[in-house]
Amino acid sequence: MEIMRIVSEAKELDQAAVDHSATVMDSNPPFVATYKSLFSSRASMNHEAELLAVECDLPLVDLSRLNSKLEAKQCKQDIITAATEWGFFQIVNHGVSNSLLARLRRQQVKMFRQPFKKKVLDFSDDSYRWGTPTATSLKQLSWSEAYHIPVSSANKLARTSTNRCVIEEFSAAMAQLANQLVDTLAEGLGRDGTYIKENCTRNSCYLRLNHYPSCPLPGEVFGLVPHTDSDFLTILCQDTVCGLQLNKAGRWVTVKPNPNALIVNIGDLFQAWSNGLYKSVEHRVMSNPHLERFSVAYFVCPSKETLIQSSALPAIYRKFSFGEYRLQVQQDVRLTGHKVGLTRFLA
Ligand SMILES: O=C(O)CCC(=O)C(=O)O
Ligand SMILES: [Fe+2]
Repeated sequence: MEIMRIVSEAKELDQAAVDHSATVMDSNPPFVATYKSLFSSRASMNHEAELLAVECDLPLVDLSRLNSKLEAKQCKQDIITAATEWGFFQIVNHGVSNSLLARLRRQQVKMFRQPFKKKVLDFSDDSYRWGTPTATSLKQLSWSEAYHIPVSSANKLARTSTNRCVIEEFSAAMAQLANQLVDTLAEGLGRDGTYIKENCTRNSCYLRLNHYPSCPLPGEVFGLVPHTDSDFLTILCQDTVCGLQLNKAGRWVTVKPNPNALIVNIGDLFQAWSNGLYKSVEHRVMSNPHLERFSVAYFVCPSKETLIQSSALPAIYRKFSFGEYRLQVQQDVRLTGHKVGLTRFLA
C-alpha cells in the first residue's frame, strides 16, 4: 500500500514538473523563431570589452533618517549628492513593506506565466510588449517581456479583487515615496516640487512589470538594451538575480541586488529640469543563461502637455513639452534603432 502511494506521489511530482516546464515554455515569447534572421546573420554583440563590468555598491540612503530632526538635513543632502554624482542610488527603510513587495511579485509571476498567446490577445492595446520590433541587429534586441501601463489603468492587469488591491496599494506607496524624493531633489535645486507633483498624476505615471526569461545566448543578447529613462524619476524593485548595470564614467557597473533596498534613478526630464545637475544615466540589463529575473519599475512621468524648462541660466536645453520629447524618441528609435535623447534638445 505504502509503495503504491509513493509511486503515485512520484508520478504526480513528475507530472507537475512537466506541467511547470510546459507552462514556462508556452508562456515565454517566441524570441528565437521571431528574430531568426538576426540570429542567423550574427554580427553579434560579442565584443568582450562591451560586456565587461565591475561590481560596485551604489550609494545607500536610509530614508528613516528623514524623520529625525538631527539627521534629516544630511539625509536630504545625501540624496542630492547621489543624484548629482551617480544618478542612481538605493533606498532602505523606505516604508514599503516586504509583505506588499512579496505579494506583488507573486502576482507578477502569475501574470507572466499565462500562455503567450493570451498575453498578446488580452493586451492588444500595446501594454504587453516583448522583444524589440525595431531591432535590425542582435545588439538592439531585448530578451524580455513587460506590461507597461499607466497607473490609473494598472488595475486591468489584475483578474481578482485581491490582486487589484495589491496593485493599488503598491502604486499608492510608490506615489508617496516618489513625491518625497521629488520634494528633496527640487529643494536641492532651490525649487519647489509642486510643479512636478501636480503634472505627474495617476494618469501619466507608469508601472512597468518586467520579466527576463533565461536566455540561451547570454553573451549575444541583452535582457534590456542600454537606455536612459524618459521620465523624471524611476523607482525600481528588482529581485535577487543580478543583471542590472549602469554606466559610470564610461565603465559598466553591476548593481548588486539588495533585497531590502529599492533603486532610484534620475530620468531625462530631471536632468533637463535641473540643467544637467542631476544625471540621467544609461543602464542595461544583462541576460542570464540559467535564471529568469523579474523587476517592477514605477516611472514618474508628466502629462504630454507638461513643459520642461530649466530655471538655471544659461539653460543647457531648450524648453520642450513631454509629448514632443516622446515623439522625438520614438522617431529616432524607428529611424536609427536607438534613442538619441536629450542631446536633441540642446539650447
Ligand atoms: O529590470 C531592471 O533592473 C531595469 C529595468 C529598466 O531599466 C526599465 O524598465 O526601464
Ligand atoms: Fe530603465
